[in-house]
Amino acid sequence: MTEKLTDAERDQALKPLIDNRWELGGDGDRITKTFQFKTFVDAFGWMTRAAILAEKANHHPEWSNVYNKVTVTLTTHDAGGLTPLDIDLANKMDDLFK
Ligand SMILES: C[C@H](O)[C@H](O)[C@H]1CNC2=NC(N)=NC(=O)C2=N1
Repeated sequence: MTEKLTDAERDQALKPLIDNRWELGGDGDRITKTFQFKTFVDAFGWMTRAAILAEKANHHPEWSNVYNKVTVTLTTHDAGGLTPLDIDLANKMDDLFK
């Protein structure tokens, strides 16, 4: 199982993500970001591509979609907090969004 990041590791890994509008939530055990697109089709297309990446990594987002917005929360349920899997998926989602 992937290990939960220590607070220091987490804060280090999160710096660039926080600059990219990810927010630390819960008790520091999850990160959340809302992605805004032009249209619903753009939003859903991005979700489809992100879902394929998530499935490949066997690491899955909590997310919801309203029209052109997708709100994503990442945490590792098995570890009870943030692990490198969340950091990787957040970065991949940001790359897909570019
Ligand atoms: C059995 C299965 O591999 C695990 O339960 C995986 C699947 N996807 C997962 N996704 C997330 N975000 N956290 C997990 O702990 C997790 N566990």
